[in-house]
Amino acid sequence: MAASSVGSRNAHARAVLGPALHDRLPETKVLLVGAGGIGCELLKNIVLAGFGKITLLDLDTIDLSNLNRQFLFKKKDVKQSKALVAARTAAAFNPHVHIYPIHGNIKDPQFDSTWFKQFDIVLNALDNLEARRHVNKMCMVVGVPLVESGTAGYLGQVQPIIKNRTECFDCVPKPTPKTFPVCTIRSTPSQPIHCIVWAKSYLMSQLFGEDENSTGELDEALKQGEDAQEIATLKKEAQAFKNVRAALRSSQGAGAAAKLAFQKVFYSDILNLLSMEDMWRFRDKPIPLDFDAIRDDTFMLRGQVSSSASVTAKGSNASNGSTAGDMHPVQTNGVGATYGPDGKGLKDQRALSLRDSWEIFVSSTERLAERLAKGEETISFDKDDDDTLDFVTAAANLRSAAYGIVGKSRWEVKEMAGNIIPAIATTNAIISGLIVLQALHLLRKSYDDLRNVHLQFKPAVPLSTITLSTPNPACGVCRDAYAEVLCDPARVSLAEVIDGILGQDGDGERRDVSTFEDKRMLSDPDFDDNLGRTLESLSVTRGKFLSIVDEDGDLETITVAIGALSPNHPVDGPALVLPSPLPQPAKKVKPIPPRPSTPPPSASLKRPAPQDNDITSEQPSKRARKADFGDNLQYSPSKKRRLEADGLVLLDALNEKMEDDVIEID
Ligand SMILES: Nc1ncnc2c1ncn2[C@@H]1O[C@H](COP(=O)(O)OP(=O)(O)OP(=O)(O)O)[C@@H](O)[C@H]1O
Ligand SMILES: [Zn+2]
Repeated sequence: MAASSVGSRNAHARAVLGPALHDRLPETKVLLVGAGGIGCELLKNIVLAGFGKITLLDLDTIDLSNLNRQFLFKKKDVKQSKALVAARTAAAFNPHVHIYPIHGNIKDPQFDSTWFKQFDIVLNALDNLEARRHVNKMCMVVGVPLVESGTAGYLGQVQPIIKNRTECFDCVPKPTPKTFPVCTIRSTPSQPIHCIVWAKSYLMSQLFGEDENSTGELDEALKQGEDAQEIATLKKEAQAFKNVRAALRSSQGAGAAAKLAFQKVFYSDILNLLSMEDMWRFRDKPIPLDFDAIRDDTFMLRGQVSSSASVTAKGSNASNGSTAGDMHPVQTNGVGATYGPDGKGLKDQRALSLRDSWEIFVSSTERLAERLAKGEETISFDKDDDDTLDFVTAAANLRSAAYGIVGKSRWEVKEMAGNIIPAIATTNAIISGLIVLQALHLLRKSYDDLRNVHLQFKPAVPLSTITLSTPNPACGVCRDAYAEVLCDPARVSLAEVIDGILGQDGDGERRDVSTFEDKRMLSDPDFDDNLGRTLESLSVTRGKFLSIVDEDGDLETITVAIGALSPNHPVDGPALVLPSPLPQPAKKVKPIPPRPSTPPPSASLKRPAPQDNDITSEQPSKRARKADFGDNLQYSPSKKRRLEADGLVLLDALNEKMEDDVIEID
């Protein structure tokens, strides 16, 4: 009886796939990375298709906003692990499959190359470049086929990837993010987005992010001969922020801290800027905002009192017919601001007056301070976190008001700060179906049938297929020679790994190489301080990659995946197990401009998350290194990195030369 019900359940799939492939599916081991919009659809598809051994991994928990399209989740599941709930729901669709859910980050050390090797195929259903790149690289190390995918609104894309046969995910460079010069963000904003970025990436982290000992960095810079007066100004600024941070974390009440923060950034800082006369010769001067006067509704901003001074674009409240001037004061309820007298309607889309923004600023700062008091150490922007969204909306609008820039509604700020393109369930469903088709071609090894498939916004031709291209000979990822090293990082030095992989004994002449972990340079022919250090002390541990770059540029890079020694490895055995044979890097091909056979993925991949903007696909050059650790005094190195992680390329001054591929927004 069981057998016949299995038979009838699978009859269609068997007829479509053919018995040979169909019979293999129950034993096929699939890794599905991501249980979000695409992941949920895809899990349902592969469970129903009869893939028998599915490992489902996701780092996140379910958010209320996921429920409209991630249909394996219900309201009662909110805050639970996506992987666990999705697996539990989908398991019921087909009793013959085994789903192994993992609540974790695919970049965690235990998911090293040895772990990846167990799979027959990997399916990505991710939303950020960093994780996609990591999985792509792991698949290059172990030679497991990958189906990459993404959606953005009505657009979608599926890309099958086989090492040495097709383009890898990194063969085509991803578009550069929109960038803003630092000074635009810092002192001369001219568009709402500049103020939103300032509030989200700068102010939020100054007040609620990690405490950076920037005075230490400044002292160091002074020692290195930097301009003493500039350092003194920056120190004063750092100290002012320190005072606000301390007030936010003190028991004196967050109201006082909100005022202190307001006065620093919307009053004192603007006054300071105004004192630099030259800055305003060709631009409109900003207006310092007065905390008490706005509260008392006596503040005049460009001829209007604060309760009528609209900071939000007129058209943006067209739906409710009100104007900024007749807005009711904002009520805050401790969860998020409600707008209007009855909280009805599209509250997030209503126009905000200067006074409204003032109130939201105070109330959200108080709510965030309360969270710090309850033990949260740092708080960063999350579009689904009402407190942070309120704070960024209010702070951005206050700054816009000071600079005479039109403000934005909470909804618009959410879209702009969260880089959100609405997710469309149907797009995810179509793409998930196409992923399965490409996965089946891969499993059948019918490589000639593989296609890059694009879902496009053309009603007459919604799908376009592109024959796969061979790897880009200049790709900085899939053209590397890959090797796996199993070791105990606490007992193995960097030099031992380099010499071992290059097949050199420690006494002989070493081929001139530089080594990197990600973008961190660990050694080069003129810098050997780290060679004697253990991998562990250099944080080159399980799951990470060590790149050995030929200094003369003649040979391809060797990328070494660091794995753990097997549990059966004898305790007194060697601490380093090298691959056999050793990797033989090919001669390097002169870089040619990448062919645009595959449209740049992030144009069609799901909402570019902040870290989606890390586009470097070459080995980090010395120039890049200098940029990383350079003497950038406008921003401390750590702050600079954080802003860069948010997709912003920071320039110290307008006249600093931009890379050719940087788009300047101004
Ligand atoms: N490094 C990673 N390891 C494991 N899972 C990841 C990693 N990076 C992203 N993910 C997961 O990939 C999934 C992508 O799904 P999706 O694009 O639908 O995002 P979402 O967060 O569910 O929705 P939205 O971004 O619209 O709120 C998410 O569930 C996310 O947790
Ligand atoms: Zn490649």
